[in-house]
Amino acid sequence: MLKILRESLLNAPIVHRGKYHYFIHPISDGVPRLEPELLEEVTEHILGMVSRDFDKIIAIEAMGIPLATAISMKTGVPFCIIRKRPYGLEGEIKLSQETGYSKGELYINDISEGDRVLIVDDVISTGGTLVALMSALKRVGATVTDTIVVIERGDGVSRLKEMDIDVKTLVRIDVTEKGVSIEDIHE
Ligand SMILES: O=P(O)(O)OC[C@H]1O[C@H](OP(=O)(O)OP(=O)(O)O)[C@H](O)[C@@H]1O
Ligand code: HPA
Repeated sequence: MLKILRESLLNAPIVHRGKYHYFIHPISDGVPRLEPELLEEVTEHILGMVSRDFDKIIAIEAMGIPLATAISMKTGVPFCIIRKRPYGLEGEIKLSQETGYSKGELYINDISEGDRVLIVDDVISTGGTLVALMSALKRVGATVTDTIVVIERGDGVSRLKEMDIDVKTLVRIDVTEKGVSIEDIHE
């Protein structure tokens, strides 16, 4: 199970972003190229882990997009992208994103009260991105049916758990300057 994901993570190069050891992987960066077999393995696995009770998929720009596209095509459910630039539409919500290596703004459009949303993203690390998104969705009145993230590193999942938010992940890794090691992988 998740054989291609496992192998590809073990081969991921590491670069420094300040003090942060950043792994580079097809799912999280589109570099090296994302092979359809890996995308298929990951999205099929995701669909086995989530409830099918959602009417919108939410992807965070940029690397939530290929995952959301594949899930959308398999389920027939539309997806919205949380963008890094504003459109100035009525009702647009701005939130501040902070990761282990960057700070910026994210903009939510077309999510309304009563929506049942599946959140999908490539990586959770500090959890900063999802903490900001979750509180915005709560304000809107949307219901999150599941939050699924492919790759987990750092303490973001426990940080969200302390806030009573459950995040499912396919694989937990540790990253050092020597490379990626697998701590846990979903069967
Ligand atoms: O748990 P956190 O510390 O918040 O980090 C996770 C976020 O970092 C990455 O996004 P990034 O802003 O690098 O965007 P990208 O998808 O364009 O690479 C990733 O896609 C998550 O959204
Ligand atoms: O180390 C990383 N690599 C790729 N994407 C990421 N998003 C948060 N951390 C990382």
